[in-house]
Amino acid sequence: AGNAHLNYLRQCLSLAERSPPRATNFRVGALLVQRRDESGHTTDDRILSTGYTLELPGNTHAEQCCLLNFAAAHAVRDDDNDKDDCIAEALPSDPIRRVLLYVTMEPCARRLSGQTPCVQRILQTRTAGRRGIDKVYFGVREPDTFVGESQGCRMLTAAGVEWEHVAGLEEEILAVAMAGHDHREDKAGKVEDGKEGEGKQG
Ligand SMILES: Nc1nc(=O)c(N)c(NC[C@H](O)[C@H](O)[C@H](O)COP(=O)(O)O)[nH]1
Ligand SMILES: [Zn+2]
Repeated sequence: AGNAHLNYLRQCLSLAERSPPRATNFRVGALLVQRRDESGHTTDDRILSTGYTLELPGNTHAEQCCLLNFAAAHAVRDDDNDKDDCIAEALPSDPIRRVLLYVTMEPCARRLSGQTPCVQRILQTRTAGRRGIDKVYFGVREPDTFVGESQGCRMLTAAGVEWEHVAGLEEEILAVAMAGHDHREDKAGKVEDGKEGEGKQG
């Protein structure tokens, strides 16, 4: 089952590469999968939706876009025009199939912009008696760039949502996630083997 998880994270990574680089967030990719059972048989998995950071208008996260794309594709009533609330109704709630979220980076528990964090959006899928998202697989914990020590996993556990860090793609995921970040200050700050100021390129 291990490489099935890695394959899905590789797909998430290519989604993340579509995200426009910004210094103010991470480039992340997300995939919603429905699986008959957790015993690792992925033969009849169904890909329910995909998403990447800033795919949809506004300051949107990959997981947020993935869920909103699914709701839009299932023409969920948007009479209260806040699709987030009725995503749960759109997601399949099949007793013998689990809904899994694959995402390159740990879902956020806090956002500097103050928007609804993705952990909340995941929990919102598990309301109104719906199964919602059963488990989250991610490739890296959220770095401390914006919010310090990440709380996503702790909040998922507290809410009874399973999660698993899938190792193996950390470097690639972080390189894509932080492509828009200004790396000069750490070069200027860092004294590389005795050399002051500008670090060497590469
Ligand atoms: N899992 C995840 N998926 C994303 O698509 C994304 N952009 C982040 N990023 C987490 C980071 O903590 C927030 O991007 C900053 O806290 C800035 O907050 P905004 O994004 O402006 O709301 N994390
Ligand atoms: Zn988020």
